[in-house]
Amino acid sequence: MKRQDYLSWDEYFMGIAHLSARRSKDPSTQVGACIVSEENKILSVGYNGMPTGCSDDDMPWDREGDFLETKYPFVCHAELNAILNRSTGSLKNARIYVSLFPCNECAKAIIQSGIKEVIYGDDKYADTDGVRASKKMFNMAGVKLRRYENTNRLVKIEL
Ligand SMILES: O=c1ccn([C@H]2C[C@H](O)[C@@H](COP(=O)(O)O)O2)c(=O)[nH]1
Ligand SMILES: [Zn+2]
Repeated sequence: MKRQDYLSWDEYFMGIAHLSARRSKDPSTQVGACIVSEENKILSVGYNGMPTGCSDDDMPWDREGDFLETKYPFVCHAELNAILNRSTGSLKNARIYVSLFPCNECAKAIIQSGIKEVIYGDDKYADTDGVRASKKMFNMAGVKLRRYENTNRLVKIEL
């Protein structure tokens, strides 16, 4: 008889999004994303980090202060990285698993790339205008939104 406790597709892909987030150097919010085809094939992954060539050690990670002394104008978001990391082909009708609900800039990139479903974890910025704008655009563009249902399964990997 086959194993019964194997990971569901949702657990597998959201797990990969969370694992990707562990690469982030952001001290406050680590975000990971995993883009998957209609055939459940992984097309790309990404996490929030500084652009290529911009040293993690030299760039700021602060949240507050002079705008140019914070991370905000510089950090490349997980979803955008995942979209840009796709080596070939289109993302049409793909879905994206992301550990944090996408901001409005990522929402635009997701819509324009052809992704048709967003499965998200945390929605801690739901009360911001940015996320309200994201939801408005997703709804207008017909992108399905689904909150990931936590199964409370603990996955331990010894590295
Ligand atoms: O759609 C999104 C929104 C945010 N991020 C990243 C950008 C930053 O590195 C953090 C947010 O930092 P806070 O300290 O919580 O403001 O998350 C992202 O990757 N995707
Ligand atoms: Zn974003």
